[in-house]
Amino acid sequence: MPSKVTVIDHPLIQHKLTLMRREETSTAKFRSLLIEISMLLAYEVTRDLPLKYEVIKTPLAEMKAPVLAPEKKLVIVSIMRAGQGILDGMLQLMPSARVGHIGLYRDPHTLTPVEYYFKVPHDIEERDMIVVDPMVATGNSAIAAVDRLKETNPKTLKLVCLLAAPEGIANFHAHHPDVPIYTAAIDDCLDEHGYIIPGLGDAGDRLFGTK
Ligand SMILES: O=P(O)(O)OC[C@H]1O[C@H](OP(=O)(O)OP(=O)(O)O)[C@H](O)[C@@H]1O
Ligand SMILES: O=c1cc[nH]c(=O)[nH]1
Repeated sequence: MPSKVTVIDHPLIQHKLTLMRREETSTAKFRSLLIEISMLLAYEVTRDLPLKYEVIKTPLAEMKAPVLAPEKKLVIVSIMRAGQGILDGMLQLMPSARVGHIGLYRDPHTLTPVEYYFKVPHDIEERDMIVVDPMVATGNSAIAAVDRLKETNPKTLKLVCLLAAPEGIANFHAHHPDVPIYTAAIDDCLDEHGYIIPGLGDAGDRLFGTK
């Protein structure tokens, strides 16, 4: 299956992303911008959800009206910690979505992910899955998350991030060529510590004010 990367270059997303990148942006502002961008990302990533038609009554007439077709709600899986920011935004748009969590942190020396938590809803086989993490740097965290999540056999699987490095995209698609990536931007490269350049710094620290 061909690997696919979609850069969602909507002007509102690009403007808000620039505000997030600025080093002087406060934790509160960073948080609210991530929620706003995530709603816009959710709009794009769900564009191909199938619809079916139901007969409803408006105050004036009967009509066949479109509703989402899948029987089971889709599931959004947050790669903690920083995925929580995207999750919060997406849930504002899709309040009935089911939610899974995978806890991963990057060992700062080896840059390999360490799993500390895993919980997803039942019936994953019948659900579309969107995995969210603002940053795909080396791609190792996203690969590890999708490795684990594929064990649950979701109906479909998409990865949504804010920023991706070219190295991370290549690494991810070498492992998971069937999983499309949606991102707001593809940056230049990684630095020697595995940070995205120019990037926005450490997404988790900026989101939670831990530095
Ligand atoms: O593509 P990679 O090289 O794996 O890096 C990306 C990961 O790094 C960040 O998380 P981090 O490990 O800093 O944990 P945190 O979200 O708890 O801060 C980010 O949110 C990704 O999960
Ligand atoms: O630039 C980066 C790379 C990994 N994780 C982050 O939060 N930022």
